[in-house]
Amino acid sequence: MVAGTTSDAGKSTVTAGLCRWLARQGVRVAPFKSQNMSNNSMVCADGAEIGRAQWLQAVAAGAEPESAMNPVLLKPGGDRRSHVVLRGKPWGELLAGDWATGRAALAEAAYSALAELRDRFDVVICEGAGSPAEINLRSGDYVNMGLARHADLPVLVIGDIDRGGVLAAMSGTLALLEPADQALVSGFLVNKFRGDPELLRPGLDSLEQVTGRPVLGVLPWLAEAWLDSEDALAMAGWRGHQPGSGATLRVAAVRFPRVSNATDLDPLAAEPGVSVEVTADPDVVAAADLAVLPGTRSTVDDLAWLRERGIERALRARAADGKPVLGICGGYQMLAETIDDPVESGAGSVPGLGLLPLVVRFEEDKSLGRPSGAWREHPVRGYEIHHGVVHPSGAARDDVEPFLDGIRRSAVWGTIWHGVFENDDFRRAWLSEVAGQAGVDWRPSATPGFGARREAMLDRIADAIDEHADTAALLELIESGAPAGLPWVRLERVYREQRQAPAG
Ligand SMILES: NC(=O)CC[C@H](N)C(=O)O
Repeated sequence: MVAGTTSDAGKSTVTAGLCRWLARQGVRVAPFKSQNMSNNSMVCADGAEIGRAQWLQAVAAGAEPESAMNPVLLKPGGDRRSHVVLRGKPWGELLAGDWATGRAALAEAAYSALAELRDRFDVVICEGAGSPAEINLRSGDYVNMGLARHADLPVLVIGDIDRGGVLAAMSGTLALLEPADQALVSGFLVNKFRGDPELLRPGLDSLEQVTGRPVLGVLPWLAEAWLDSEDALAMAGWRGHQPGSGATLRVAAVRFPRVSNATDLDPLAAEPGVSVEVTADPDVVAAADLAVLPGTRSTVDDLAWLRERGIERALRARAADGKPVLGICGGYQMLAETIDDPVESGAGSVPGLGLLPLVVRFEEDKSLGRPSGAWREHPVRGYEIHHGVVHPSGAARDDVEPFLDGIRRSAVWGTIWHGVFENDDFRRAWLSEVAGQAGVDWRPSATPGFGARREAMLDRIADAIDEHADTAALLELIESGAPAGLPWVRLERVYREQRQAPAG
């Protein structure tokens, strides 16, 4: 199990790297995360919905992504409310306070999914969530030490040295755990290091002395290593945009509070000559060459937010001036004339932006699929994840053109499909078209495609593990589990209080 001192320590990346590193040695390996909280999800071949990070880790492992790899997915729709996906299918809604009753069934599902994977694969790399030292949640935990204890997993604790405090975070994480949990914590891995290794060494020596555990590697800062993140709009990894062969195409993507499938933007940000700014500023939306409304977990609520921010006016002005606007899934729904939503927001019928001749009706049943088609002569594969179904609002009209199961009218484009910009030929052709609509002399350059770049990135992470981690020790942990006799770092009072805490 890969646990971390904090969120964003690099657990997902290291898990993907370990999967790739093992797969390259011919090991049949699968990723696993009991429970992921994210609105970035993906549809597997069997129709199951899982977190995007686990999907990418499966790609790293060369394994077919499946629901067992991420049996519980929580999709936050508000601060205290999450839509729960269990084994790839909608299970219900949970409020923060429902956890105590909801968890037992979810934990059971997670445990049996891991058992299934262990039957079918040589190795399963489990990713924890947040920090294993969230001891207020320990009694109901089935993602971190609760899972490790249940399945007797050796645990590696990863820390992000770029943020500082990594030695304290590592020793403190260990010390807060109760003895039987500590017994599984087998070593540390420093991540995102970009300093002088000689200066770090004495710190690592002290950490090893204090904790009685080895530091199994210091992985370098990898500028281009990013993963389809659990965090919305963390496409920073693709930024630092390269110049293209013509002018720069400036894209403004609206930062919805409940943005979903924000990974749709990654291939745009990676395209040479395209700069993507994620923004809530109407002036930026107005000035961009292309404005994108991405997906959202809460179409009606985020539409209200967009109106409050004054972004509606900017979008209307763009449409009137023939400047390109693209809506994707939830963002596409917003472009309709009316949205009838008794399901997601319960708001009933609300007016949409009215920029496309459509009406949206939310259905109880969730549409999950992996559609494919073409735009002009370019093949496109995508995926869809939505409750809202889009219909034409009146008789057939001749000012609209089909566009990837959606439509285009003049410079306003909308599709219900996610992931379409990963199709290299389509992306370049479509961007050329909207650059023309925006009057920008952007031209595609011949660079490796998005998929090729992603593969290269996964290999680079695996290379870093090969080069900078004690791979013999990692293999030994995988083979034999946590070594016996790991010392207990005592903080006695804490354990007592932790055990008395109410179930979380
Ligand atoms: N992925 C999305 O953007 C979903 C849109 C909307 N929340 C729906 O469920 O229909």
